Amino acid sequence: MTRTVLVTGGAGYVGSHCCKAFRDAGWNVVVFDNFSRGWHDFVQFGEAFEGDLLNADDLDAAFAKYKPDAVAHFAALAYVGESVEKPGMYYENNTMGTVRLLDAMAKAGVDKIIFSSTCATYGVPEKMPMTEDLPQNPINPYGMSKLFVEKVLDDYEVAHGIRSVKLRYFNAAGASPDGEVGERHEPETHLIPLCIEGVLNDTFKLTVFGDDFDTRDGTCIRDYIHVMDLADAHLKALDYLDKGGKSDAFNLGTGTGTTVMEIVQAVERVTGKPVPRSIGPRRAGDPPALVASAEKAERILGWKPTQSDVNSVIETAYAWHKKEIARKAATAE
Ligand SMILES: NC(=O)c1ccc[n+]([C@@H]2O[C@H](COP(=O)([O-])OP(=O)(O)OC[C@H]3O[C@@H](n4cnc5c(N)ncnc54)[C@H](O)[C@@H]3O)[C@@H](O)[C@H]2O)c1
Ligand SMILES: O=c1ccn([C@@H]2O[C@H](COP(=O)(O)OP(=O)(O)O[C@H]3O[C@H](CO)[C@H](O)[C@H](O)[C@H]3O)[C@@H](O)[C@H]2O)c(=O)[nH]1
Repeated sequence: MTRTVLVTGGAGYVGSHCCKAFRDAGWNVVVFDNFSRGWHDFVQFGEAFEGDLLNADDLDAAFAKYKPDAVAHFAALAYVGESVEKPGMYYENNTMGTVRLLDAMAKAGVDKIIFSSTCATYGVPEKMPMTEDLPQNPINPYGMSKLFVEKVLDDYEVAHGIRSVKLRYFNAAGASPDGEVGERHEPETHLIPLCIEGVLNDTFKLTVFGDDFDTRDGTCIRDYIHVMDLADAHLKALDYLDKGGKSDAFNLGTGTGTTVMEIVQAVERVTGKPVPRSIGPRRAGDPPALVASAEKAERILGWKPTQSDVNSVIETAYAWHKKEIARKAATAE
């Protein structure tokens, strides 16, 4: 019997790639999205239900209509800087929105959820690579809004028997290799698409946020994980919950850190073109280094990244961004 997964935020970047993986694995996919930051053309792998997490009637209607077996919950606002300026918007949308979602799940008797958490819940980590048992002390409202959800999920398990897998992504990057979906954020703030913008757009220059960190070349270290590897982890997490696995949290990263300058150089190598840049001040709230230990996800979920070498990430992202330029030119005509 075909089973249904309700994917909140499935019209966004990570959610759309996961919908593709769910569909390919035989799930019936329903995207629940308010399209505030999502894209109609990203809904290719299942039906769309336009609704808002903050609207209980929308949620009840979606659960009544599709009777999902599980929920994959990506819908959120995800700009760290914006969260500092508008914390209320983040706690309302991300935390209260998830409370509404969980209430609707409890009402509908749906008892499995995969949640998009983030390495931002750790704040500045005490040690590297980062294991799941490190203290979680977020340094911005975005990270805190997600940490609250992790706690709320545990309370809903006690009260309503909803089991959850919290997936703490490190830096999602890359695009579907067949070019069906890719990274589209407006505005774009992430490093790899901005390096590619520098390659493709004569008028754009990247600002490197600080070169005086205590790292091998002075720029920040991050753990870039291919979005298709993230999608695979979601499939494995669904399977894990389906088989009765207990609620748990997993870091999703590669275990390898890459500096900002190493990314810039890799983009230049892959594209054969220079990335115009200047060195600017540090960005507020940027920890010097964030690198996952991916050991637990491998041990318990059987997940191992296979597409996350920096070249594969950049090649797929570059192919997608070239296609995006053609799309934008066509819509501007
Ligand atoms: N991109 C990353 O590197 C990264 C890293 C860690 C965690 N995450 C988390 O992964 C998830 C997806 O991130 P993304 O980069 O794909 O973001 P995105 O902005 O591309 O997608 C988010 C989607 O959620 C939808 N949405 C937001 N609020 C909603 C609401 N109230 N009701 C219904 N739909 C709503 C938006 O319209 C959008 O389609 C987020 O929860 C984010 O916090 C992302
Ligand atoms: O124009 C830019 C953009 C980024 N960077 C640097 O590049 C690295 C990566 O920055 P991104 O903005 O691409 O990613 P973040 O590490 O800030 O953010 C990611 O991790 C966060 C948790 O820390 C959130 O989860 C967020 O959603 C996710 O994209 C950082 O050192 C940043 O300072 C620059 O130098 N210049």
